[in-house]
Amino acid sequence: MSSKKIAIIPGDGIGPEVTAAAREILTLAARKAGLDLEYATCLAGGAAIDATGVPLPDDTLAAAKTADAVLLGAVGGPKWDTVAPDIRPEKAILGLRKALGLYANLRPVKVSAALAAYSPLKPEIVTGTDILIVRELTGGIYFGPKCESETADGVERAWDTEIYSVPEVARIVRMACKAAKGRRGRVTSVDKANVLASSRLWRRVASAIAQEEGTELSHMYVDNCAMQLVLGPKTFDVIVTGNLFGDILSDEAAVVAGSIGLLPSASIGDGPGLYEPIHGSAPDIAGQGIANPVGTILSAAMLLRHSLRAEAPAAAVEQAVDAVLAEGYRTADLYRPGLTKVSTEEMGKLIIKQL
Ligand SMILES: NC(=O)C1=CN([C@@H]2O[C@H](COP(=O)(O)OP(=O)(O)OC[C@H]3O[C@@H](n4cnc5c(N)ncnc54)[C@H](O)[C@@H]3O)[C@@H](O)[C@H]2O)C=CC1
Ligand SMILES: CC(C)CC(=O)C(=O)O
Ligand SMILES: [Mg+2]
Repeated sequence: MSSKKIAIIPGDGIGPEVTAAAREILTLAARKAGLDLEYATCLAGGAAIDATGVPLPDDTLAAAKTADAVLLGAVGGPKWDTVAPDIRPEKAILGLRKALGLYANLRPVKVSAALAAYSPLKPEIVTGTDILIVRELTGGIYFGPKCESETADGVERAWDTEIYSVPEVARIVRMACKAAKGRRGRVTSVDKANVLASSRLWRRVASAIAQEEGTELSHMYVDNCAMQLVLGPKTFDVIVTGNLFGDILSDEAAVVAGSIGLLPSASIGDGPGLYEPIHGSAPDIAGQGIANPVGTILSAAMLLRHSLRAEAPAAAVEQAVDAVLAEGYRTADLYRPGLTKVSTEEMGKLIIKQL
């Protein structure tokens, strides 16, 4: 059996609950593929601030850099909302993304037949939705120069800056085009080129790269995209967009699928990949054992596929999730009378049994 190193970062809020469920499934699925996983459990976010004073301790970063892959829950919460901006828990995520060169965030949104009725949209609108959101992850306004507070013309103000360079746009659009080739072949590039200079550069570079790749590309303004995702989610194949727009549109698309608790993500780039659900630490439900672990479990499946090159176990995990949902088991976020309500832990065990 060959051995792989996984850095596991539970984080805050529901993070420890959902990563515990996913870890068991990851271990079992990997073993079936002849892989023995060696875990290093690391602190990040609010838990790290409490223990060490900083959100991303050096030993966490070192463990992530030397791992074959990283599995993360979520960070943040009201307890740390008043800490200095440069040590906020969310800095841990941004720091990991930057330090590991994770410039691409893949967020698949699929609506399984079993869950079409759970979308707030009509089943006929959502059934068959299969979107891959490719979000740029290490540039844009999250990483541009910023000012927390200054005085200008006698009033206090703050500012952030959106910057995109040609190579940053080229590599993410190229990745989206390559991903589209294994799918329905269509890429929608989302921007705000009617207002933003950075978006006009984005649009120009996206067109050139799509032409080089021979990929069908269309452009859409982000405000229209927000509307079209609700009106006709089935019309999208691959969406490629910047950091801020991708963050917002993927939470919107998550609701199309029924619950934000269902959706996984893979952050990939130059080094080890990082896998995390798209949701946050959900402080409102933390510690109650009711969080939906499926987004993290499907993130573990993406880890198997992208970082460990173990396609069969990745697909087995996805099928096990579908089967358990089809049998009517639901965590509280998706529960309706007539179905079987289960806890986070029970959902994990059911998926293990199915595997
Ligand atoms: N990657 C990360 O670590 C992220 C961290 N955050 C942080 O998380 C904290 C809370 O942020 P919010 O804006 O409230 O977003 P959130 O995603 O944590 O929660 C939004 C809503 O969705 C629900 N929800 C989220 N995940 C769920 C799950 N697995 N099962 C069932 N329900 C779920 C929550 O209960 C809440 O009602 C903040 O400190 C924020 O900065 C937010 C997004 C990403
Ligand atoms: C830094 C994170 C809190 C941003 C976010 O919401 C996300 O990546 O989904
Ligand atoms: Mg987000």
